[in-house]
Amino acid sequence: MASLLKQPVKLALIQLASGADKAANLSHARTRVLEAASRGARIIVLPECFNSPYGVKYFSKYAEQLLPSPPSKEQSPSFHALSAMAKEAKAYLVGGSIPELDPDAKTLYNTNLTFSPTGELLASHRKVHLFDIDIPGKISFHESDALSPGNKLTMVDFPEYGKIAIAICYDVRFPELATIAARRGAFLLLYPGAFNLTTGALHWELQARARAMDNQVYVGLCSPARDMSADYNAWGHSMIVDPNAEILSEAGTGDEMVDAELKGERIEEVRKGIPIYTQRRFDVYPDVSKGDVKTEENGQPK
Ligand SMILES: O=C(O)CCC(=O)C(=O)O
Repeated sequence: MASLLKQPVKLALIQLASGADKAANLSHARTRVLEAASRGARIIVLPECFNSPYGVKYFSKYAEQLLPSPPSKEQSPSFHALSAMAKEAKAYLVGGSIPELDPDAKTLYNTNLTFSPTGELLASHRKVHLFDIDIPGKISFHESDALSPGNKLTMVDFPEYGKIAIAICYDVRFPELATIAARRGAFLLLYPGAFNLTTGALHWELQARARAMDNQVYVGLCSPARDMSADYNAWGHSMIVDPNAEILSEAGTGDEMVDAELKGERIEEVRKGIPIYTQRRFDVYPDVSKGDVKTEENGQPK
């Protein structure tokens, strides 16, 4: 069987410290992306809402128009900055997320843009599951007060490596997305995310390792750096987990970067040792990856 990951690749997650100044955030992101590339990373990831503070009241203020694609520089400075960064770094860039304004639908989304090493847009993912929670005395957050959800699973084929899947933060709590993507051939699941001090302590590592263990693939969760003076305190601890659910690299809480070499043989070795891939009982329960799953691969319906 052909390997899901055709050749080893270095993945870097940039745990970016961002503030209120969008231009400064974009410039800082560029510095860190080029640094990751100079350390050999060929897939580079930024965090959720990497160019703005994270919070319901900030989405409309920082939102950019992404459609029609490509947008103009006035409509989306972040689109053009990310495209240029990918090209300069000669790396695949999974550009965290930015708030997107869709003027036709009169709504906002939390949207990832992923670029090729030549700066072409390969895919965009609108966060499918909005972060609406209430934990009394701890945290109350209602993304749906400002945002609409996306409606598809997003995969991208990097020809020299293989397929990855991209989803955003709260999406990680819905294992179906991960399982469908893995069964459709993804070697890596990437989640730009911004858990907080309550749910980060409880579930961040657990979610990363569970998605890796369930699917025997690599997983990367990329957080912003923690800023205790911000309204929302991100958990940090960006991490890369291997197909056996072992943490390969984990950040602390600051403006940091983690990286790791991913290898196809590791996926095969883990799947050979614990062969759940061939032991599933689709005569007992359905295969969620089959049937009517709204999926896009490199921007095209699949
Ligand atoms: O799932 C969580 O606990 C946090 C999710 C989150 O912060 C987000 O979706 O932005």
